[in-house]
Amino acid sequence: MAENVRRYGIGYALEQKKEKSFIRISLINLAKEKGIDLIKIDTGKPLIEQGPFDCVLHKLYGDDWKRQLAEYKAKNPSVVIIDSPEAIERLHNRISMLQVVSELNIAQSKRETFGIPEQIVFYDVETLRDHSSWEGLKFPVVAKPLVADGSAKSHKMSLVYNHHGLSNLKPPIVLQEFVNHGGVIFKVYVVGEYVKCVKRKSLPDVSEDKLENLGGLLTFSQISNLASNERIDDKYYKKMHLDDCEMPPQKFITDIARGLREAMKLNLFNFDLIRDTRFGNRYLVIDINYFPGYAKMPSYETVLRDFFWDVVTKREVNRAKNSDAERGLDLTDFTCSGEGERKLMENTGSETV
Ligand SMILES: O=P(O)(O)O[C@@H]1[C@@H](OP(=O)(O)O)[C@H](OP(=O)(O)O)[C@H](O)[C@H](OP(=O)(O)O)[C@H]1OP(=O)(O)O
Ligand SMILES: Nc1ncnc2c1ncn2[C@@H]1O[C@H](COP(=O)(O)OP(=O)(O)O)[C@@H](O)[C@H]1O
Ligand SMILES: [Mg+2]
Ligand SMILES: [Mg+2]
Repeated sequence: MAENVRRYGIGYALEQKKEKSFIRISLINLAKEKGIDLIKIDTGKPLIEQGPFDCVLHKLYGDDWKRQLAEYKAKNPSVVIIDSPEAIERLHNRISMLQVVSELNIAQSKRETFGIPEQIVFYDVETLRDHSSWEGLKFPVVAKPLVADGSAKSHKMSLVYNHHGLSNLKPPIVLQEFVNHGGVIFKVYVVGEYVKCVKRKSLPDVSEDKLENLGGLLTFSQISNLASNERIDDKYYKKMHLDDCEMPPQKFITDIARGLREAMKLNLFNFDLIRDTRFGNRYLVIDINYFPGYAKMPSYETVLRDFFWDVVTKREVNRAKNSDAERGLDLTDFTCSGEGERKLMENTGSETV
């Protein structure tokens, strides 16, 4: 009987802009067909008074929101919070964000290798002005605000050609070696187990001989989101031919994505990857974003619908396991498959679904 079919509720708490781009009617309807209701959380009211939810999906920050999630989890221990604020916070700092890449324990193949660009963080103007502190730095560099909190300011970057450009920068700032990469970045979207790599345009290469004649710096913001006919600067920008650019091998990408997912305990993120033109098979992770613009990913609705299904049904299995365990039954034959085993984390319970 239709009325007896179990329905699942996923509460979402997103900024208005995010809600508009992500919670599309096509996604709502596809989830609904599968028995999953996407329910808007009223952030004007206490979370604890809302629901019940099988899962809470969120991209909101601040101590009050963190406290509300913890309170909700304490009262509803079986709810799945996607993802834990503590795990997300690592991505709000451009140093801790990339540290995780260096710590990945993946057997690197002989063909393709990966890492991060050289970078130095400056916390104050005095150190930035002190020539000895950036002596080893090779220009050009990309100056990135240390904080990556989603504000417009946190996306404001500068391509700095020489030391004259440094005087305009405001710490705390990360100076990262600019690596020529053929003007194309690879954006790797991760949704739980699912991994999808797409190509986007990026900054054009900078040649050594031109470096001398260029001004101090060039500022830009969210270059990969510019429409293909937009130009950051007519003088430097050439139209990129994304179709001509070869994709990195899928297995290589998937291995990095899975490694990052495990290490960060996050389910929803993407990372920006560039291919160093000096080597051709050397890749660098330059940015990791929590809950990115999935609506730009092909077939995002089905991918997300399937992910939601995995989350809520594995939660069902887990709940059954827990209540059977409470009754003292033997559960050895009733387990989720490998990846499906959820590892409960401390506090608000970040889970690898
Ligand atoms: O808005 P969109 O769809 O361009 O998505 C942004 C992402 O674009 P991408 O999917 O990587 O092309 C964007 O990625 P980039 O940092 O531009 O690489 C961020 O994830 C951004 O979130 P935040 O401002 O850092 O909190 C994302 O913004 P929010 O949608 O979370 O506001
Ligand atoms: N080390 C780098 N070398 C070359 N290009 C870079 C480097 N870092 C960033 N970029 C370019 O600048 C863009 C924005 O930098 P990113 O770190 O991704 O910031 P955001 O969080 O605003 O997306 C990238 O998409 C890429 O085009
Ligand atoms: Mg980026
Ligand atoms: Mg980013």
